[in-house]
Amino acid sequence: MKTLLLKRKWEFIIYMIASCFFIVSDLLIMGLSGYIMDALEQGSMELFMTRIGYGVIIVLIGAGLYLSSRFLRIGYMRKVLLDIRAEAFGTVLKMSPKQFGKVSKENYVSRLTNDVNLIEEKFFISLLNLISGFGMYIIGLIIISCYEPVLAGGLFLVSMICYGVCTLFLKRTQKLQEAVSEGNEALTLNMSNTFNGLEIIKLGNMEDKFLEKNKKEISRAEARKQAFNNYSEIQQNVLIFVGYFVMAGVIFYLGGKIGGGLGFGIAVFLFQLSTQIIFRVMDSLPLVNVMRSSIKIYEKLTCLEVSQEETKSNAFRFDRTIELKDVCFGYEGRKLLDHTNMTLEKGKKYLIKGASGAGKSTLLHLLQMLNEDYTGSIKVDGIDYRTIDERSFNEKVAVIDQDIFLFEDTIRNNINLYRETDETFMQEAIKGAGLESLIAELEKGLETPLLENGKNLSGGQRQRIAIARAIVKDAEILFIDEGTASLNEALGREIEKVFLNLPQTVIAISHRYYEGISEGYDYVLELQAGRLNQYDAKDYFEGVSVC
Ligand SMILES: Nc1ncnc2c1ncn2[C@@H]1O[C@H](COP(=O)(O)OP(=O)(O)OP(=O)(O)O)[C@@H](O)[C@H]1O
Repeated sequence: MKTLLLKRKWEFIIYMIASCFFIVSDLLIMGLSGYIMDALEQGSMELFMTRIGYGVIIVLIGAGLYLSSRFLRIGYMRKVLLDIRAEAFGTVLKMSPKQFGKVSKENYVSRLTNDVNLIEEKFFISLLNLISGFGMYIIGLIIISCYEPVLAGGLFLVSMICYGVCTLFLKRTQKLQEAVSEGNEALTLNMSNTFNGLEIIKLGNMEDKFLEKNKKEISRAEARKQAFNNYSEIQQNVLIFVGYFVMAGVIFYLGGKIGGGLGFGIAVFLFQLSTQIIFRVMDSLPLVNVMRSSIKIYEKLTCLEVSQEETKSNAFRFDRTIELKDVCFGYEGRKLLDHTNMTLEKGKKYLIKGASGAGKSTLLHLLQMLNEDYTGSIKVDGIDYRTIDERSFNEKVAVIDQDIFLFEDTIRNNINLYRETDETFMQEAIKGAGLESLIAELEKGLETPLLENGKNLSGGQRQRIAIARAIVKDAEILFIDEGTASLNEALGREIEKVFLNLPQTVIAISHRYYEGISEGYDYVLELQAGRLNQYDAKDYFEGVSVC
């Protein structure tokens, strides 16, 4: 956080100076009231009126200082908040799919919106008040010590004791602030789920039920905010209570001094200054805790769990085999892979089959390096999967599933994913994916823009774009999870043929059987009650022997 604030050093200095404008205007006003009291003590109406005139000018200067302070501060705040958003966004983008998948997308959205707003609201407002409060404290103490060093010493001592008391509140403040952030995440998740399922909710006339559910979530999030605010208020009130006692002590002390010859105007000035110091300190100290808890939120935003990839030094190379040895994996006590052994050869086509829930996608995820919680080993050309750098793996594999994501951009950018691609290679990919006729029909060809998530394409065309992506990427392995499930029989057959004609290793899951085409796979891997059996595809579809 410190680095981030100091990244714009000069603007930060201006922010600090602008935050101190309040001190100048407060000091001017306090000096003025002492000055007016002095005129009253002297009993001159003319002097009194002249000083009231100065007062008007000082009030106008104060207003000018306030406006210019706001103006100077706001630019800096906006830029730092933009930096925080960019840093948080970058942190999420740099995550591996495995790390990213640990929480839902809505959690990230909430962090990037609610948490940044929380930092704006809590951190910057607190920082502003702290700078002006601390500035006033220092200047006030110096001025008081020039007139009354004992009073200045006493005020310093009290503020140190209050600081000590305040640190006792820190841990709980941080916890409550984190709870607010988590509450916001839960709320965003809940709302997003509701909106995603709106069609179903309407079809089932369940609006009231969901409204009630959301209301509960909203009140839970609000209760967390309330708890945080109440706790901050309690801290402040405890300290303000102490402040009243100190104030009484100051009156007592200064009263005694007036009897000993201290001027009435000066006494009023010192009293006002002491009051300012005491209450600024009492107001500012709880803000230290609020700021420190905001820093924790900032860390949560920008240090989203350091990945272990740093220790994974092996680059992915697949020249011969991927070998599963004694692999066991399951969820909640249910074994989906039970001491599984299997060897996948480069260039071969594998079709994973099994009943719904048997663990087909789970197996594919293990092979995609999306999960490492299995026991046993998976090795590619003898190198353990767990030691392979994920980026190098992602470079060499492509994934096609039922829902293809397409960017709101041209077909070209959706195929080459914003990388420079040799035109001949691009044309080969288009041909390989069976996209030639579509591109030829379109007036702008490859430069045709797609609507949001490719709304202006059919299911088959979307699937073909995903295949072209895999070819352009020159991926060595193609993972396909129900790649034709959303297509009609005829289209499914065509796409399946394209998969089988690719030179890459293909590992696919499909419930469908395309007569005369599915036999083109080399092997069928059938998952059944944690056991994985390998069949020759031709034999399997004839219902014959185990390999
Ligand atoms: N992240 C998860 N946490 C807990 N259980 C999970 C998780 N992912 C999958 N499962 C469970 O593991 C089992 C296997 O799921 P998987 O998606 O691998 O099956 P599948 O064979 O691909 O099924 P389908 O053919 O219906 O897609 C299911 O019972 C599922 O509920």
